[in-house]
Amino acid sequence: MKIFSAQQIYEADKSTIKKEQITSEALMERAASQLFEWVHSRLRGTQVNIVLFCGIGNNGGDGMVLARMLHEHGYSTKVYVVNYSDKRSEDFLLNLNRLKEAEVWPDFINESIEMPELSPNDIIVDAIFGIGLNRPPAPWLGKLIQHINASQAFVLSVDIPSGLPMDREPWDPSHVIQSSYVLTFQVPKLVFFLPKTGIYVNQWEVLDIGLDQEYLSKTDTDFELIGRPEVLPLYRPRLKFSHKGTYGHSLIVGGSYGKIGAVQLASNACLSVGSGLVTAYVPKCGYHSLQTAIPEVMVLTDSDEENISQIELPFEPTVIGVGIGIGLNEKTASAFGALLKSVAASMVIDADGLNILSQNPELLKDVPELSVLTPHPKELERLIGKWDSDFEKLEKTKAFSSQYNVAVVIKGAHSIIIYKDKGYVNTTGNPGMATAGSGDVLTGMLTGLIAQGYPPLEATIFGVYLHGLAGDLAASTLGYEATKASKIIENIGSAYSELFRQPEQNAQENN
Ligand SMILES: NC(=O)C1=CN([C@@H]2O[C@H](COP(=O)(O)OP(=O)(O)OC[C@H]3O[C@@H](n4cnc5c(N)ncnc54)[C@H](O)[C@@H]3O)[C@@H](O)[C@H]2O)[C@@H](O)CC1
Ligand SMILES: [K+]
Repeated sequence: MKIFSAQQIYEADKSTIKKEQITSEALMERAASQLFEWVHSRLRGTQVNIVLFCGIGNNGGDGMVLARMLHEHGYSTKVYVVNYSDKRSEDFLLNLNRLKEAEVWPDFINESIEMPELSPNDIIVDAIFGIGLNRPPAPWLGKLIQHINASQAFVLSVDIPSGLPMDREPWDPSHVIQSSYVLTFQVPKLVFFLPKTGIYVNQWEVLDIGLDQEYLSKTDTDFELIGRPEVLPLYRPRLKFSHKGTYGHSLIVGGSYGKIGAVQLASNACLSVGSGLVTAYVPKCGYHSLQTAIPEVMVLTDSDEENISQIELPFEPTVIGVGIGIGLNEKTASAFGALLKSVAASMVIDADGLNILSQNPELLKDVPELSVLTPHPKELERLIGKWDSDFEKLEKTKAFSSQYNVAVVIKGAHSIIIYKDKGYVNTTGNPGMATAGSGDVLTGMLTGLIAQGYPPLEATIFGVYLHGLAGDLAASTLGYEATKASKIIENIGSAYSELFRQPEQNAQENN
């Protein structure tokens, strides 16, 4: 699913209005009826207090229409107009009048008014600001937002949590609505998925308000949300008349004394995702444990007992996964540098492989094109330098990716894959996967997918999604705390099956 910018959403609105020859207030009515249907189908007339805070722009206009519809269906509503400007939008004004005609009299809140009383049992509708927020909310608005956040009530945000800008981090982190649920119009918003801005969104759902499909499908976006519909077409079925050679020979290079387990996890994941053959290259000390733990994996050893010191390969691997548990020993760094020079195949580079690159940036030019780098935030910072915001981080990673023609997986709650100018935001995974070795599993999976002939970028999108899905399946029986890396591997097979499971009817995609 494409992730559009605010500008593009306004364009889509305009194009819909023009093509369908409808008025903007008819589009607002359509959007708000979707909101109403959502609320009504859940509450079914239950008598709870619904408190609506509406701004004076079109987000507030949506709130006004919703208030009218709720009132007409017998719900108990209290409407506040948050009067932060006298530049009221036309559609807001129109719907304010319609609300009054329906004999609902809103209270106006401004700087000099006391904060309204709220109860934890209320349902609060947050329609103060939408995607039009373009400067810091005034201090009194900030206070109102803090007051709403402190109420412990369920907060339903219209389109986006009020106070959250679309293209930057908030000016003051406490001046943003903490939403229980966001009903967002037509398309998901990038800020729902970034670490510093996604924290305001507990759950979200897209409401289809029928914006111009032609515009939406023709327009390129900088980001895409990766769910099952995006991943399924990437799947490469196994052929009946195939053999292990069809699915590639992966090489996993890594490990040092005390860190052989990382190679074990990566090799096992690589096999479990479907690589035809897997060879692990480790220091001598890893030989017995690896041979014992995974009989399917072949093992080559370095001449050094504890560290990798010189990589000599008696075969040509299809792809190399390198860096896990490798350490920062000088001999290892030069062996890694020599490996980069001698191999043309794509690589998946992780952990200390990445740290060696940041310590020796001259090696970056030798990284084979279309390789995949999988840094966690600290490793990324060492590669691209510090960033001021999540947005700058994305821009810097895009520049890095273009410069070296590599895909970069920014690992996190929503891992984002950057390739050149485009970002792919993953939707699977859970906090249980924040555990030792989970990155080693990802490295093995990506390596194993490339081995099978998935082009590296597709392997990365597919693999990051499948890794998260395997983690979700593991957590569904074990819970977050007991989910560990080896359990993610055990669920790779079920994750493949899950991909092909028929979705339940009307299933909604939530975060
Ligand atoms: N036709 C459309 O454009 C549709 C728009 N819809 C709603 O319209 C929203 C966008 O509406 P608007 O563009 O009116 O913007 P908002 O309702 O988000 O904000 C209202 C206005 O406040 C001003 N403003 C921004 N930051 C401010 C600040 N810190 N303090 C004071 N004033 C500030 C801006 O001039 C902005 O236009 C969407 O989020 C969505 O809820 C929906 O009704 C669907 C259709
Ligand atoms: K809002």
